Amino acid sequence: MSVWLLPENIADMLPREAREIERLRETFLKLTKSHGCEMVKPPMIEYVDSLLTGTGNDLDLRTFKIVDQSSGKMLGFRADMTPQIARIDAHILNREGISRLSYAGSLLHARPLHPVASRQPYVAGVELFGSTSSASDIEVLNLALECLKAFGLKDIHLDIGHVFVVKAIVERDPNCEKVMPKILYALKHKDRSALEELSGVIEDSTIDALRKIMRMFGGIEVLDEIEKEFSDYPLILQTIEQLKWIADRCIADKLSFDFSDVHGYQYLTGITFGVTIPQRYQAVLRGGRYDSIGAKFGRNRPAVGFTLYLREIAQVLPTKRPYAVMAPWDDGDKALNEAIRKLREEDRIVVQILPEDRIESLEESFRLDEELIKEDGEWKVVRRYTK
Ligand SMILES: N[C@@H](Cc1c[nH]c[nH+]1)C(=O)O
Repeated sequence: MSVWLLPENIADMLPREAREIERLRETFLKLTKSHGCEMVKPPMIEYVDSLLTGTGNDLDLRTFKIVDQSSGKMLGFRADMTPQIARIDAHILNREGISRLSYAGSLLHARPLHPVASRQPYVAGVELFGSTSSASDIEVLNLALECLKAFGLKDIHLDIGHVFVVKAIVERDPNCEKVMPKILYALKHKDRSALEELSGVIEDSTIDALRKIMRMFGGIEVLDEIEKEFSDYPLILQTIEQLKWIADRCIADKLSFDFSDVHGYQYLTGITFGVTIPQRYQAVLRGGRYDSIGAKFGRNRPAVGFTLYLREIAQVLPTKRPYAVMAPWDDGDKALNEAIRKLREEDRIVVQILPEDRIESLEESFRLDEELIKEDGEWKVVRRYTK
């Protein structure tokens, strides 16, 4: 085996990708800071027990685990930052009232999210703790969408779900509890036969109601249809009303609803949302409400948040080479060096050309439209190419 080979689904971030990721990260940090979010940086590695507190099997299977040589305890690499941020809110900050925390960094996945996904996703997100209100849901949801818009994504299609719709149905049938993973599998894959196989285990009326939920997805009109169909389920009516309120205020270009798929990890307990770009397997945005992790950490803190998958976003944005000014190299020319310093101070990129530089290679990375030349004894930036 060649020594420079990397493991499957692990790749370097080369200049184009690294540049795009940094641009997205900067845009994200600036925008979320302006909304009052404070950044935190949890560690890459933690005890598995705390890393997986309140989460489900899905995250467990995705977590790389190793034994800590100094304590003998099991450590895990973070496969998701949301539970870490919940731990920080619950135990380290210990604040009253609301906290808005932002984060950005790499994750490690033992199994990729889909066959061609990187096992080292780069994510950025926000988690808001301390409010159960729909106002906090819409604040977080619209901030996520604003980030996508600021990145340059167009025609953003948001998918909304809510855990309470299925919950209201299965709560009426005590037999559901023991086959919940099967029910969730059937719903997630819209697999009618997997649902029908549960006949005899759960009530036929439950199967019928779940089958309806599986079929009822689409635009905003779905909310009215569900309201009519499930008029004797107070929890569903209340949830739909709340979602209509959110839909009225949501800044997505297109909205759709699907209550059979809970987009994301199993800790979600309320509204769920996601944005998937057509032809991409994986969501570029996932989020929702998760009110129970805090309680499992010993402090009952309601929470809602979102995670952006920056590598997937960078892949769909057009590549833009940055502009750069070409300049000669002359150690002794004070005026030249001063002119270069000034340009760099103005955030311009200036590349001083060394004898070994190849302009064709440089042009793969930069748009070298301008150069610094001496005219009438003064260093000036002029266009390199005349149209
Ligand atoms: N961290 C979750 C999304 C999320 C953030 N907050 C709540 N949910 C994910 O990556 O799927």
